[in-house]
Amino acid sequence: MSAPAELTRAELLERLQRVDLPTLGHHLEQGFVSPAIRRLGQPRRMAGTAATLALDAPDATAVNRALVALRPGEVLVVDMGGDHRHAAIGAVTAAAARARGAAGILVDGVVTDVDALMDMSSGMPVHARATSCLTTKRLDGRGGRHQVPVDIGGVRVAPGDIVLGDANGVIALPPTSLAAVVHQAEVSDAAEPGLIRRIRAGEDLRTLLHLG
Ligand SMILES: O=C([O-])CC(=O)C(=O)O
Ligand SMILES: [Mg+2]
Repeated sequence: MSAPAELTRAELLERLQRVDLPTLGHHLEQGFVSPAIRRLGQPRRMAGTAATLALDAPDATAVNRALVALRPGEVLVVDMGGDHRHAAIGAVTAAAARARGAAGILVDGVVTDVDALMDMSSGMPVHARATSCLTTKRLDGRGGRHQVPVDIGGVRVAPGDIVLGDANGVIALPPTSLAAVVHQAEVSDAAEPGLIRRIRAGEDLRTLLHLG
């Protein structure tokens, strides 16, 4: 097993793809995005590198610029600046993110076209607060700041942070914080099925649950 310092980002992401996200919750206290932000898109794991957008206005042009700048493996992270009424992400923007090879989309706000977002053949892993029919509009493109630190569900997310999401929630942290615990998480994941088997088999709970 590689020591954290030897891990490349690609190796770390590959290992994090296989670790249960709640297992990371056994080993970390930081980076957990508010549970108000739920998985609303494709039911598969999101794991990638944050490309951030802080929207100061409901400006679809600024979103489109961020979309065309996306690189493969990135998660588009959109801070709506407290606007929980206008959806900046929907079927068209998710298709554009997919065309850029994005790993997912994380929005502190609402999204639209939710059926299309969930579609396994065309959608994306998308995490957001809720859905709305009201969308952003093509304004002058000056309504957004690209690749700046943003606040997402109480977590500060910087460009280049790793963003992970599944049905349980979203975690966003610098690679070093995740590299420090990935091995422990793998060990926990490997041990858990055996523990559950022993609980089901009726072994003494006080022993299995470390109560002496
Ligand atoms: O236009 C928007 O703001 C969102 C949308 O409907 C789409 O991406 O399809
Ligand atoms: Mg749409």
